[in-house]
Amino acid sequence: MSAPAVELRHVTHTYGTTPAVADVSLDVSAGDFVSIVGPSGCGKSTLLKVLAGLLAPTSGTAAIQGASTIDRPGLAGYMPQRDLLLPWKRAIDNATLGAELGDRRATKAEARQRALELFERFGLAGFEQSWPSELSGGMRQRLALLRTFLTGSRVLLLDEPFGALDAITRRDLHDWLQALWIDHLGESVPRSALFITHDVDEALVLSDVVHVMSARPGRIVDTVTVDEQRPRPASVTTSAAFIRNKARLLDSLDRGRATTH
Ligand SMILES: Nc1ncnc2c1ncn2[C@@H]1O[C@H](COP(=O)(O)OP(=O)(O)OP(=O)(O)O)[C@@H](O)[C@H]1O
Repeated sequence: MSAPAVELRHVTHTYGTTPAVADVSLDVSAGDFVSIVGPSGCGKSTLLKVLAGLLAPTSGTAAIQGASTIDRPGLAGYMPQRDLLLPWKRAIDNATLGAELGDRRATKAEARQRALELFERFGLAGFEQSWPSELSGGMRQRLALLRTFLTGSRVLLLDEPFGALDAITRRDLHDWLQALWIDHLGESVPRSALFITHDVDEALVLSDVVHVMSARPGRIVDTVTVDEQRPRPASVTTSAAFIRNKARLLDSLDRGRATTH
C-alpha cells in the first residue's frame, strides 16, 4: 500500500514557552480534499508550516508521500495565508515562481509554457502581463493557487486562501475550485489538499473530510466525513445531511473553544 499523501503523527509544537499544537495526528489519502477548521490562533498555520518543511516540530513526525518534511521544504505546494504575490513581477512571472524553485524544479521555459496553458483554466486569460495590483482579489487568489499548482507537487497545502474575499467572490471560487478538483482527480497520481479555513460552510462544501481543532494548543477534537457528490452547488448547504454535519462541527468548535489546557 502506498504512503498517505500527508501524514502527521503526534505532532507537538511549542514556540519558546507558547504551546501552539499538541499531539496532532492525521492522514490525507491520495485524491482527498481535507480541511481543518479551528479558532484563531489554535495552530492551524503552524501545522501547515511543519508540512511545508519550514518549521521542525518540537516532537512527532510529518511526511508528504512518505518522505519526512523535517528540514525539507518543497515536498508539497504551499500557499501561505497572505498571497505573497510579488508586486514587481507580472502575473505570468508570479505564476512560474514556485515551479522554478523547490524539489520538482522545471526550466523557466517549461514553467512558462505550462502556466500559459493554465491561465484560461484559472480564469486569468488575457491577464498574463498584468501587475498584481491590476487584478481583483479573486483573481489574485486564483493566481496564487495557479503558482501552487505549478510547483508540480501532488500535495497542496492551502492556508485560508479565500479568507479575505467577499461572500460572492468566495462562492464563485468554491464552484471553480470544485470543477478544477474534479478535472484533476483523473490524473494518474491525483492531487490531495489540506485546506485551512475558519468557515464551516466552506469546509463542508469543499471537503471529503473535515477536522476540528480546539483552542491553543490545538488538538483534533472531531472529524467529519462528507459523502456528498461533487460538484456541490450552493443549494447543498440546505440539505439535511449538510445541516446535520454543520451542527456537529459548530458544536465541536464550541466545545474545543471551551477547553482549557
Ligand atoms: N513565531 C512565533 N513565535 C511565538 N508564537 C507564535 C509564533 N507563530 C505563532 N505563534 C503563536 O502560536 C499560536 C498558533 O499560531 P498559528 O498561526 O499557527 O495559528 P492559526 O490557527 O493559524 O491562527 P489564525 O487562524 O489566526 O491564522 C498563536 O497563539 C500564535 O500567537
